[in-house]
Amino acid sequence: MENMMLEIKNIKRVGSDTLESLFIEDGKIRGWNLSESASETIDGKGATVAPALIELHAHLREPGQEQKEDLASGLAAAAAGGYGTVVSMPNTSPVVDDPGIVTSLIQKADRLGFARLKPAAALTRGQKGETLADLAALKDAGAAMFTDDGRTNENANVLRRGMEYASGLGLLVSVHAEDATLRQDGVMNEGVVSQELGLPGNPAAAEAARVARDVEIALLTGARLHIQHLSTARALEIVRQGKKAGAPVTCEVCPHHLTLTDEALRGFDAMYKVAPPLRTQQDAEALFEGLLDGTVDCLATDHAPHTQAEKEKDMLEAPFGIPSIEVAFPLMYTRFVKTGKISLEKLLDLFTAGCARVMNWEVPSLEEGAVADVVLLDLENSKAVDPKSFKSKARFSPWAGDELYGWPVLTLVNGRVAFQG
Ligand SMILES: NC(=O)N[C@@H](CC(=O)O)C(=O)O
Ligand SMILES: [Zn+2]
Ligand SMILES: [Zn+2]
Repeated sequence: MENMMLEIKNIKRVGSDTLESLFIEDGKIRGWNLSESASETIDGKGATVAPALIELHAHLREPGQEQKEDLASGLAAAAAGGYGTVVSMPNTSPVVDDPGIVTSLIQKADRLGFARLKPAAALTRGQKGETLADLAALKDAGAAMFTDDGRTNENANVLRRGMEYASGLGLLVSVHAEDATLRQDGVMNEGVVSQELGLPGNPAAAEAARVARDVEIALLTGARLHIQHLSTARALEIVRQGKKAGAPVTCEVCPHHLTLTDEALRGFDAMYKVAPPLRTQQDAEALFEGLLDGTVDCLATDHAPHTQAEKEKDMLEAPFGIPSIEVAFPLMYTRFVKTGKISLEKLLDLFTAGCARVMNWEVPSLEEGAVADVVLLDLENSKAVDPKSFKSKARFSPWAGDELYGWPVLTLVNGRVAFQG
């Protein structure tokens, strides 16, 4: 039989300057610096190697909103962003509340050969927040988690029962934690800037109040709860206290909430309109502290593509969402590792092992026998963000033109090339 050994040569492990060779066979890591001969060799040209990134929160829009994104464009974009695994959100059209949709998404993604897809399914039928979906059947079809993201869970008892049911199945519930009755029709953070601009504000308290309620439900039930796209200092503090009290909660933070503030809205550009909204500098700094002290478990992008025409509408009309899956790692690396605020090891943990721990998945590694989900990162050369070159259909970006380091140059999924830059 033909020897299908892949060698990736001239690569560096994190924290080392030595050029080494990684050998991959049958989708698994075979070992380092072996004397065996490979059937295929890729020259890593001094790039740094890490386990492929894991995305717990992306909107891929299939089925039904393929004008914004589809599996092919979204998973190709993810692979270009260095991701080997993506959890897709179920707020599609129809909503992913039916096992048949989960199955067909997974089958389609497998055929594409980009990042691996782990679909999230809706917690409630039609994401209406009233009746639980058939969580057991959804899990059997391959659902990775349950969430009504895109909507908020207004009925606390429905959330409680859903968390209990999901916990019995060994899966977590993930929540978009904002109190809809406090959020009202706010299109940006409520504060000095919203007042100056005369735009309806969404107060930090909408998030903090909902996070407090949901942490209590986690304490009550002992069921795993994951809080999505945390954006405020107050909500983060509530999670910190909840964890101390033993609540089985985890949380994610998004690159846009760490690198942008409500000041960005001064140009009335709805590209910056996102839910939860961009907050204050103080909030962004508190979230960053949360990354350092472990209150924040992982980074997730909440990649939320819309058409350019939709995002060019005015602040009141445009849909919420910022696409970022292709720039998340370079953005975080350049802003926070290059400036010495966080170590590369810690940042990578937040993009990989931290996500796996949230999901109770095997922690990714580059040791013999591990699944060969691998990314090569160019930490030496910078490149400007060029949305026209995005694989995502959302070819615009708040970071367009920014010179960033840390671009992925190769992503392997199950030992196969999913992206090569
Ligand atoms: N985050 C957003 O602003 N938008 C998301 C929905 C969501 O994540 O709640 C979307 O689906 O576009
Ligand atoms: Zn959300
Ligand atoms: Zn989302």
